[in-house]
Amino acid sequence: MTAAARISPAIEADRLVKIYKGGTAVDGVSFALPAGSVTGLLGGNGAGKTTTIAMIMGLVMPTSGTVRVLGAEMPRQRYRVLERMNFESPYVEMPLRLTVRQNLTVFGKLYGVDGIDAQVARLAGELDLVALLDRPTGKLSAGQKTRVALAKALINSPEVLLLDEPTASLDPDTADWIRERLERYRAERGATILLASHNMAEVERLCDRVIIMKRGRIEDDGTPAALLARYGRSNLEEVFLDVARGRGEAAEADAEREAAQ
Ligand SMILES: Nc1ncnc2c1ncn2[C@@H]1O[C@H](COP(=O)(O)OP(=O)(O)OP(=O)(O)O)[C@@H](O)[C@H]1O
Repeated sequence: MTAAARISPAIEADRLVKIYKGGTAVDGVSFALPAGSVTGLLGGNGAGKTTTIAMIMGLVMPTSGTVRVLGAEMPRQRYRVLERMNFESPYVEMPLRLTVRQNLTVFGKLYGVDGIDAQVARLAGELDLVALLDRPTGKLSAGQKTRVALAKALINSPEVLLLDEPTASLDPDTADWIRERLERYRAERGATILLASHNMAEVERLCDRVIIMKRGRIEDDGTPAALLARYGRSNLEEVFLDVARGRGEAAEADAEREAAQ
């Protein structure tokens, strides 16, 4: 690997815009995520998180701006990097009639995984899916489907992992265990993770950096500690409410005043 490749960001969005017929979903978003970092993407319903992730994956074409993953411009150059990235979203259904094993095997083939059977068996063991492997995916509970979706996301041991609400519909115990699994994956693989979540405790636990979106724009961006300090809050839930209710500008003005003193 060249020095340039090592220092270039794993994910880079530059003035990314997506306009749908109904309006602007993403309105000029820029960020650069270093390799090995874990970033939380926060924002209220409709803020543009899923659309941003879909553009990073190359599933949605930006109206303007660019997004690069591991140096490849998405979606134009996606075939250069698709085998090195993966994603999980509760909104993407797998073929429901296929068994869990069949689904994971199909995705393993799509992502060019070697030794698929062994990889499926390993992930099933780690994600408590052994008893579900030969059941049709459509007959699983929401929480079980979420675990299968995570196994799908990890099938190719991706360097870049995009997660859209990875613990949605999980009970607190299972959600906690999935977070532990993600922490271990990050440590073992050195993966770059971007995680959209409405669970602030999850974001505080997993993320080095938090990007808060509002109406398609980045409203704030910083480490969890820096955000807590900026808003004078003790947890991210309160920061989120401040931003959602428009107290972000006041905090910004305070920070600017403090910096000027
Ligand atoms: N395929 C689409 N066609 C038209 N509009 C869309 C489409 N997908 C999303 N939108 C709109 O774009 C905006 C941003 O949606 P998006 O799903 O990115 O938000 P989000 O932050 O992920 O929200 P949530 O927290 O509810 O999942 C919303 O106003 C939504 O209605």
